[in-house]
Amino acid sequence: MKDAYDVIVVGGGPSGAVAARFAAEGGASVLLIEKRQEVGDPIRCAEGVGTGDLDKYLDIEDRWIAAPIKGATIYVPGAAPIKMRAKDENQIYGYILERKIFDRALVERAAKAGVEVYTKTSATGLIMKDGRVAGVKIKRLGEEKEVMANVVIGADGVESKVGRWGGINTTLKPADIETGVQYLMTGIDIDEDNVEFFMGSEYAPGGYVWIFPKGKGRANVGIGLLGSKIKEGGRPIDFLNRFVESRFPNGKIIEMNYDGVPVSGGIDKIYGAGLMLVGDAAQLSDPITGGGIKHGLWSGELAGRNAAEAVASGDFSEKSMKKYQKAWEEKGGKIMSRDLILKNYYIDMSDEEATKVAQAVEGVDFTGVLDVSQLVKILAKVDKKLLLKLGANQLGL
Ligand SMILES: Cc1cc2nc3c(=O)[nH]c(=O)nc-3n(C[C@H](O)[C@H](O)[C@H](O)COP(=O)(O)OP(=O)(O)OC[C@H]3O[C@@H](n4cnc5c(N)ncnc54)[C@H](O)[C@@H]3O)c2cc1C
Repeated sequence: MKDAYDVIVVGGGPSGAVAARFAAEGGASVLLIEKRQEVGDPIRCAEGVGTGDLDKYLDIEDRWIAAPIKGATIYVPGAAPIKMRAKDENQIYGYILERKIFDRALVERAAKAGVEVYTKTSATGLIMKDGRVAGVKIKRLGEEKEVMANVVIGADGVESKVGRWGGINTTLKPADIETGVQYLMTGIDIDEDNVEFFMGSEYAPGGYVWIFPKGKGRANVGIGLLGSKIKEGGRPIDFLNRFVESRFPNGKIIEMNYDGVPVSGGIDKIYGAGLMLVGDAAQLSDPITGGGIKHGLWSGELAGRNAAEAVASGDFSEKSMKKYQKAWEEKGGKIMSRDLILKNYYIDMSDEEATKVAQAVEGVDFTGVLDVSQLVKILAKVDKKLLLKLGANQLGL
């Protein structure tokens, strides 16, 4: 490890790997540090991602795809299931990943672009100089070292400290953090190319239970509950155990993981002089789905590109870093604000209201409806309160 780089990225998850790669491809010297021994392990994720522009970040390879997804079913008690399916039976619109391999492939891609990667290496603080971030205090195999950089990118996930060290308020309220608990199960009978969601207070008050197939009778079966809802009826794991016992009495649990997902809709300011935050560290996961992989890739790319531009121009001021936040808002801002409204609407919804909405769309053909935008447009037609909350603009009407 050298004593100085143009850019240091803290955290080797998807956001950090992509940020490092784009900074290096833009001509910067880049160090990526990851505190864990191996990137991507243990996983803390249901591993679902839309196909969209994924191929911009990695060549699509079987090795990191556990299952291609062609449909989704939403269950609301008291109503017929909402079944979404592509028009063309061959159309794949999402993947359940093998994140242990996917995350590693993203880091391999960054290394190929010239990034120096160190695992088992933690950031323990930031070095400040002349009112701006100027490097990272690093601990590696018991040894401490100060490494200088003109730009630091905090990609240290939901547990992020980099933002706080840099003077950014990253506090999360209980209503802004979802606790996710998940089992990898085997020996279960499921649709191998269809994801399932279960709503309602019996399953998950203010949240949902998911079944994400991983091929060969395996699936991620998990629950996400808001911190502010946890007192109602027990811990997330109690809800999950009840679900698993009734749905998969003969299934076997072979792995368990849990973590928090920020659903605040994003921190107000995700930069400082010489500093940018990406992915979960900036709380950019989607407030309604909890999905953070895609937003991590997008924000990582934008921050990496901005870091390379700052290095080329020699401008590491707040104004220069702010360009990243502007670019993020253009890319993901509209989705984030719509989905924050949806989250707040959903958590206040009673079971009776949810059932009424689901009953009102019974008979609607959901073929070809493949994402939140399309689904919400249909729901807002029967749920005037939702339409009012979102407004025609948010719905793209
Ligand atoms: C139960 C659960 C299910 C989920 N399901 C989905 C899903 O299906 N689809 C989806 O899109 N998203 C899902 N998410 C969210 C998704 O996992 C995250 O949004 C995504 O991993 C964010 O990527 P990231 O790179 O920002 O952070 P992370 O993947 O968390 O990576 C951060 C990295 O930083 C490292 N790090 C932390 N501190 C330091 C330090 N001081 N020094 C060095 N390294 C450090 C960590 O070890 C970690 O490797 C789920 C989350 C949970 C908890």
